[in-house]
Amino acid sequence: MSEKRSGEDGILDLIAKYFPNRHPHMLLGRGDDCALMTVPQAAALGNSALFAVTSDIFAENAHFRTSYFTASDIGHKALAVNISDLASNGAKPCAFSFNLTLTERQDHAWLEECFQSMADLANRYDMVLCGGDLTKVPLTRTKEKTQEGLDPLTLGGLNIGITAWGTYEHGGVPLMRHRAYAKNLAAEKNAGRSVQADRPVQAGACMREGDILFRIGEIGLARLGLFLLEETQDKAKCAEKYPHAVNAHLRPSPLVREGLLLSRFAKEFPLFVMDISDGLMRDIPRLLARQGLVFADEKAFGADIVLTEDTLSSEVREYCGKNGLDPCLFAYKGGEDYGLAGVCAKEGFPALQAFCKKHAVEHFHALGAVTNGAVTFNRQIAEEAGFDHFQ
Ligand SMILES: Nc1ncnc2c1ncn2[C@@H]1O[C@H](COP(=O)(O)OP(=O)(O)OP(=O)(O)O)[C@@H](O)[C@H]1O
Ligand SMILES: Cc1ncc(C[n+]2csc(CCOP(=O)(O)O)c2C)c(N)n1
Ligand SMILES: [Mg+2]
Repeated sequence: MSEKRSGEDGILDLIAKYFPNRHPHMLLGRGDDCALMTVPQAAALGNSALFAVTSDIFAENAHFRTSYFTASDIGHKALAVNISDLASNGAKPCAFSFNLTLTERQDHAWLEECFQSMADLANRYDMVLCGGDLTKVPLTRTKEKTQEGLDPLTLGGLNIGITAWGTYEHGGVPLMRHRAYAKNLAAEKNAGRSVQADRPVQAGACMREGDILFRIGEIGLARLGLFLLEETQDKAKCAEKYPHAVNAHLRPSPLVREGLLLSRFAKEFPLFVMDISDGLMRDIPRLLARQGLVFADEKAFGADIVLTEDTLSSEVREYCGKNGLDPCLFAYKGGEDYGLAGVCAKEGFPALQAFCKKHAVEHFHALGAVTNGAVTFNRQIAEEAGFDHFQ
């Protein structure tokens, strides 16, 4: 890598400098929604010997505020964002561990409420809690209110770090963001490592110009929820007029069923899929990157993205209409949508549309075609890069 990248990418580059991203038991390493691990001598078991692994942090004042998230909302969303990464890999959620950094503000009743909703979500997917760690940190105290006018005691604080595991159903294939997997297999083989290339995964598949981008799920709703809640700090008041937006922000529903369906479809036509966590504006270029960490030298694909108002939720349209905002741009920036974005070969796209219709997949929409140029949005080249914690 010649140039130092900034923001989150720069930190990931530094991690790559110190930690190798290959191992005989790792079929797909860092750089995707999940890593794919396998157990030794398990080739005969095929995909059932694969595990998807993913981690996400959920931190106070970066991801949520206790002023408008209840303990129940926090427990739900901390796990939901992890399950979303499994869903985007076509994996069936299986287990999780969670590391909890508490402050003096979470009492016994608070913990009960948080654990109840996390357990409800875990039970929905038959996930077992297989470990974790607990600690408590003192709150950072300031003399004055924060810039946003918040209580001086709210700085620092509560943090939930979750790692989740998923497995692959019989006949389902892991859904990757890009052709990294195929290339990693080739690289491992060239390096003389033992890899099981005969597995029914998407080895050899690669994205091409003319392939079709699609999304599943609402976009922009969670961002609207964030805007409203940040402005008023009042959940009940926001929910009166914008109930779906508030719910999308506080209690997202990971698209597990949809991910499993896509993983079945991918047996016929290769698909490249990721979850939309930072918003389409940020995440589409990631989906189109010809692999981040291992083969960073390759030029990314582009795409001509077209979003039309009729595919957006009425709450986003109403809010943007009232506030003089372009609803399509608002939804394209999004953030914390936790829908799925994918790429399908052009010749497979009609079959994908029919498949999603047959299985009553809601909010399935084509987004445009993959190109060898830049990423354009409604005919314009994006001026911003989208959400990044570090920029
Ligand atoms: N501290 C870290 N150590 C090792 N790998 C990391 C670390 N942070 C991120 N990564 C890896 O970098 C890749 C990109 O991270 P990122 O958080 O953007 O992915 P993600 O989990 O899909 O994002 P999101 O949480 O928004 O869904 C992932 O493969 C992730 O495992
Ligand atoms: C207080 C507060 N400030 C900002 C945001 C917005 N935000 C936080 S994380 C994220 C993207 C996904 O996270 P990650 O990339 O960590 O998975 C976005 C859009 C928020 N929710 N709350
Ligand atoms: Mg993800």
